[in-house]
Amino acid sequence: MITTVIADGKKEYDFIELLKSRAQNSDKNVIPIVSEIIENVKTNGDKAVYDYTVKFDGKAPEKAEISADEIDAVISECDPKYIETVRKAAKNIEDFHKRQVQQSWLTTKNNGVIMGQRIRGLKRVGIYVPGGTAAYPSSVLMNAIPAKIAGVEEIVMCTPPMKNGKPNPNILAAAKLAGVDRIFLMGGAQAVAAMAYGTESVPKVDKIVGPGNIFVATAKKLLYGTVDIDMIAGPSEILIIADKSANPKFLAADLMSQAEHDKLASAILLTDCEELANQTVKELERQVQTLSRNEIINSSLDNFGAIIVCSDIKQAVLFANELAPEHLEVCCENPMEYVGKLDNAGSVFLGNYSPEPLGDYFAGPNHVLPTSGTARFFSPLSVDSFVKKSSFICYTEEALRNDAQDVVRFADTEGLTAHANSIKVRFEDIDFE
Ligand SMILES: NC(=O)c1ccc[n+]([C@@H]2O[C@H](COP(=O)([O-])OP(=O)(O)OC[C@H]3O[C@@H](n4cnc5c(N)ncnc54)[C@H](O)[C@@H]3O)[C@@H](O)[C@H]2O)c1
Ligand SMILES: N[C@H](CO)Cc1c[nH]c[nH+]1
Ligand SMILES: [Zn+2]
Repeated sequence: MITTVIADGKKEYDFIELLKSRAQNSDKNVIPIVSEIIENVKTNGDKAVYDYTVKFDGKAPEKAEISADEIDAVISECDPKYIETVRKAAKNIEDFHKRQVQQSWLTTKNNGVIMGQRIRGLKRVGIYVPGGTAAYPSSVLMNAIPAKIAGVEEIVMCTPPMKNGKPNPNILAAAKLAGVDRIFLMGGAQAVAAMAYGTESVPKVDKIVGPGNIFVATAKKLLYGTVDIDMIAGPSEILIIADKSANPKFLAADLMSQAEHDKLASAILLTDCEELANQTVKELERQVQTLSRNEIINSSLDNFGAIIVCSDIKQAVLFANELAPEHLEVCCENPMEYVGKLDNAGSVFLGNYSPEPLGDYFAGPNHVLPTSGTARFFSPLSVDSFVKKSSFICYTEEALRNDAQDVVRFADTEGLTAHANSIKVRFEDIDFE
């Protein structure tokens, strides 16, 4: 079961190293496998993808792309109540992400110079939607809705088939509702490679976004440069900071909610209350038996789970900032007190009634978040992830004349005489220094 330790500085930092190495070590092991898949898809296109689908997913559809008619037929199998829930979630996600939209702008300075920035959606984006150990229709919404709001022209989606070679109806329903344009039934590194290079059937995209297992994450990393990517959103993580006001039943449930994703997922509780730590262990042991994915949960908690008793909540905050977790719950008496002090986390959940799964499905913020400590420099998936910007400059002759000497001096200092010349030829009457 989960390790419980008293914080002594060294133990917590050893734990950070363990979590970092969990990503790095598994990365190292899969790089040769993923590289081979990428090369094969680059050379053999659809045929290679088909073979890998048979190998890893069991059964492959004859045609990887799902037609509009097929989509409608499959969606008709969905529970109408589920469709209603998807609609409500989509509305919350849309409301949240619309607030992220940045406007193009231009400004005219006193001297008549015009400058500005144009923001527009990317042309074609590829969305990866996990579907291996569990299918995630919620990830369809989290990827496609911000892309749509950003004005992406074409959204292509790849998701693995179910064991019977068929698409998951709930994923298709979410895709249709969120405005995905084309859907391909393929998963893993082969799907990422197909979108990066293009195949006979899959169009080449400009950017690939979305979470996935270690094969997907490694493929994205290796193909960065051939296409843009969002971030490395790998195995899920939860870190909870709790004081004695927290409820051990809630804490255990929330820890297991992320452990459930993957044997490589991590779940950590930091508390200043030893009694709460012990009660949470008991709750974990009791609740895990009632959960269907208990084998995955136990494995994840055994290897990457911990309860650490800190001297105070300040020490817990320092540790959290060092670890930079994907999800951070603050189950303390005054959670708002800590908002300004939590510098590194993908998404922060405040108070006893903001459990992490609320964010996974429904509240509105994105659930595609940086993992493995990369929340130090990556941000959650957002509308920004789907736009590109270009700036523009328009000077008058008079304005350029005023700045000419400074530009020439800069160019001369860099030894770039052709740069200086481009200014000089416009003002032959100026005697440049
Ligand atoms: N960070 C986030 O925002 C976020 C969100 C949702 C899910 N996740 C994570 O996404 C992951 C989903 O993983 P999953 O496995 O369920 O689905 P997945 O779709 O990512 O992976 C399934 C695919 O992996 C490939 N694969 C499986 N075994 C392989 C092997 N031995 N060699 C090569 N390829 C192989 C297959 O092609 C298969 O289609 C989990 O780790 C979960 O924690 C993260
Ligand atoms: N918690 C995952 C991100 O780590 C997202 C997710 C999808 N479905 C359920 N949860
Ligand atoms: Zn989740």
